[in-house]
Amino acid sequence: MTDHSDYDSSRSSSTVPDSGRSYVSDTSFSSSLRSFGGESTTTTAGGGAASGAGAGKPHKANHAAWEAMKRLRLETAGGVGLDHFRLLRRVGSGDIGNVYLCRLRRASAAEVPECMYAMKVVDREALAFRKKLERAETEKEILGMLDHPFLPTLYAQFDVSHYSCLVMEFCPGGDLHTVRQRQPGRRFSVSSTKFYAAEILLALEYLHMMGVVYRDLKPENVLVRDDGHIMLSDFDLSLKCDVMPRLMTPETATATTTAVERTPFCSGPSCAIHMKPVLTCFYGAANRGSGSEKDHKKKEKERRPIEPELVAEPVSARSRSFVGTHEYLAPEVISGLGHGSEVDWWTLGVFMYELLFGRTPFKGEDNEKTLINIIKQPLRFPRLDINGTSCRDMEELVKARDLISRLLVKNPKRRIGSLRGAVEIKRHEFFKGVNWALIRTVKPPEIPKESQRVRNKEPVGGVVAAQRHGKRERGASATYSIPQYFEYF
Ligand SMILES: Nc1ncnc2c1ncn2[C@@H]1O[C@H](COP(=O)(O)OP(=O)(O)OP(=O)(O)O)[C@@H](O)[C@H]1O
Repeated sequence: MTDHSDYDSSRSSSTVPDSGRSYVSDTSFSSSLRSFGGESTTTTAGGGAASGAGAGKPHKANHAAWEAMKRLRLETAGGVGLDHFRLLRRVGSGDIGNVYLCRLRRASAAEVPECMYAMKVVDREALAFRKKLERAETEKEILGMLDHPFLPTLYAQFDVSHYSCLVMEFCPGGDLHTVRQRQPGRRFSVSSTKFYAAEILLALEYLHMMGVVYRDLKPENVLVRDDGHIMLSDFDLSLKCDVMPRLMTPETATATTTAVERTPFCSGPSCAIHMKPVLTCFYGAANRGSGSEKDHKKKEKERRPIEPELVAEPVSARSRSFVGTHEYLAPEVISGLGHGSEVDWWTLGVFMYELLFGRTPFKGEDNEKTLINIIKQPLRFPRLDINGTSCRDMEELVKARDLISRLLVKNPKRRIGSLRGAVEIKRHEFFKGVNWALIRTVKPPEIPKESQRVRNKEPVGGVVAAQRHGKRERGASATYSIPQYFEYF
């Protein structure tokens, strides 16, 4: 297991979230294009994506965009490069790169449908200077592994001078943060929240099975595809680790958990094993009021499987990096004493809360107060507005609140999902009736309008304001140094 973010988050130096977001500017990339005459200096086939056959990405086998890329690879003997694409406009920018809407040039793919792609361009030189190159490498590695309906497909990757280009699916619907601003009261209905949370849950489940702890869930990172289904994006803060699938039976449930906690999986500064006694102490204090030990044992018993279940969670993953977005940070991330895949279940709770109530649960006047609230403040919900709410909606809201409170348990070991991963969460009453296998056939709450889909007249350099500002309002996700005042945990 390597936690690349440890690389640039030494306790003494701080990485300012918003600094350098314009390192890769439109101008610099466009002028490089000119200086290279639109040609890539090096072209590399894109890892798993460039393996040629649709078999490499079965979920995309019948998609026109995949088909077009497959034909192009055949035509060019795998050498897909920048000169095969026409950049149309910039659709967003983040801490490590700019993302452009692009399409294949007709000349190189005469018989293929006109498909749109998103190209993320990362300036490796600038990132190396900012000690963030490993973040980009992690993202590239993870993208190459993915094949899931709610995660990005990497169609190609190549380098142009000191720029790395990743070609993925284009999501024309913007991000969920922007979509939420358009909803009445700036909040989603319970049924829309259920839809988005269910798709995210499946994406996180898959990532965990692949040994990836996502760590940066927030509406800004959830993009809406042209069919209204979602795509979880942005993997540069993710933690890559090994995963040990195991069969959990009613008898082994407790024993297995203990064994995994003690697995001597990693060593060095990121390892949490030595921290166990301190953790117990910290969580003991943080969870005061959340039920007695007897209640906890009862709940744990209820959570044990009735039949044997396959659990493939990266439970042995441990990192001490302070990464993420303030309002979404889990208590164990703030404490800096070690975190694993349970952080994704915490962020799912914050995500659902924000979608339903229009704000995050622990937001303070500033970042410092937010962090203190996350550690100390008990979870509170806004008062239920019974006027104009149907009985059924009310019932659903109560179930949603129950799930959120189980996700937002400050002690990660007592959090829902900590024992058996996504399976536990899928079984919660809130998701009762969700057909997990056929969720892709469910009609999404909102489908991007035609006008949103392709606005390719705008030249490169035109920025879609709403999409760009989404991340900036709250500050970018980042790795930080741990503030002094949290050392006492
Ligand atoms: N596939 C896509 N389709 C459409 N827009 C996209 C796509 N991927 C990214 N974007 C847009 O580009 C923006 C920046 O992308 P991304 O989050 O991957 O960059 P980043 O540099 O890794 O960001 P961060 O600062 O969070 O690390 C996103 O907020 C989104 O608006």
